[in-house]
Amino acid sequence: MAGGVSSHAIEAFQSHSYPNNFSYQQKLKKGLVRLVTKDFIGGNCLSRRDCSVIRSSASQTSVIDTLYSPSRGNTSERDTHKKSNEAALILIRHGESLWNEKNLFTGCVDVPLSKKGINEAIEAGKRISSIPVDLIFTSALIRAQMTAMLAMTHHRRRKVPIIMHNESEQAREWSQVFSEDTKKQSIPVIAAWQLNERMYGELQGLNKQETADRYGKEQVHEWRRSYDIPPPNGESLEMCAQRAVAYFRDQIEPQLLSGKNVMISAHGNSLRSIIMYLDKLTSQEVISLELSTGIPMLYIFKEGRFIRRGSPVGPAEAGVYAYTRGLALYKQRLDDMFQ
Ligand SMILES: O=C(O)[C@H](O)COP(=O)(O)O
Repeated sequence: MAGGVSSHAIEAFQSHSYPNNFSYQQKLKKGLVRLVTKDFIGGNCLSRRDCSVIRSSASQTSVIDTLYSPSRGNTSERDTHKKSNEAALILIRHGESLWNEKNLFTGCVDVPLSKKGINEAIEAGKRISSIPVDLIFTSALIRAQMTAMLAMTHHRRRKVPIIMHNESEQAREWSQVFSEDTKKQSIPVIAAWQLNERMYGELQGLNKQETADRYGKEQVHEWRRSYDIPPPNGESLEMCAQRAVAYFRDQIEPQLLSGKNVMISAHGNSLRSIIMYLDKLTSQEVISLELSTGIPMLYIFKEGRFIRRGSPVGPAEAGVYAYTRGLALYKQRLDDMFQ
C-alpha cells in the first residue's frame, strides 16, 4: 500500500479527473470520488462519518504550510528566541536499536528501538526540554522517528509533533488539520530518506565482531569510519554525505535561516557526515568522530555560521549546554508559562 493508503482508495481517487480547486466535500457531492470506507489511511479506518464531515476548502492549508509560515501569533507567542536572529539546531542519533543491542550492522534495515533505546530517547527529551523546537526532521527509518517522538513527550512547550504525509495529493488532503489553534500547538515532522543511515551493503545483518574476526579489525574499522572507502556494495561516508549534507543544505538550512529552531533525529553516519560539514572537519579528522546513541548535540546557527554549544559527554552530565542569551530567555518564558 502506497503511503498507507489502500490501492482501492487510490483507485477511487485516481479514476476521476476533477478540478484541483474542488474541495474534498465538493468532490464527494459531485460524485467525483467514491466514499472511501473501510479503507485505511495511515492505519486509521476512515469511516463514512469521517468522510462526510471532512470540510476541506481552498482557504484551509495543510499543517505544514501554516506551521511553516511565520507565526501569526501575538508578541507573547512570537518566540523571544527568534528576535535575536539565531536559531537552535539539535542533532540526535537515535537511541539504541534492537540490532545495536545484538551488535549487528544495521544500515538501511528498518529496525525499532530496544528498551534501552526507548529510555535513551526519553532521557534525551529531558535534556532538550527547554530548547525551542519549531520543526523536526527525521530519516525514513523507524528508530529515528521513534527517538524524535519519544524525546518530544518530555518537551516543556508541550507542542504535538505531527508526521507530515506529503507522499501524494490524497495523503496531503486527508491529513489536513482544520483548526488554527491546533496547528499553532503542533510541530511538523518531515521524514526524509536522504537522512537515512548509510547503506552498509553486504554487511547489513552481520555481527560486527564476527565480521572483524573474518576480515580483520583494521579492515572493518576502515569500512566503518573512513571517509571514502565503502563496505562491500555499500555506501562510503562520502556517498552518504552526498545525499545527507545536500538535503541539509537544500531543505534544513533555509529553515534555520528563517529563524526556525530545528531538531534532526537521524543516524550515526548520516549525522557524522552532517557534523563534518558543520564543524568543517577534514576526511582525516572525521575518522575519529563517534556519536553515542540518544545524546543530543546543540548548535546555534547565527549569521550563516554554526557554533557548537556543547552536548553532555556522558549520562553523568545531564543536559550541560552553553545556553545563549536567546535560549536562556526562551527557558525563562517556559518557566513563566508552566510554573
Ligand atoms: O548501521 C549501523 O550498524 C549503526 O547504526 C552504525 O554502525 P557503525 O557504528 O558501525 O557505523
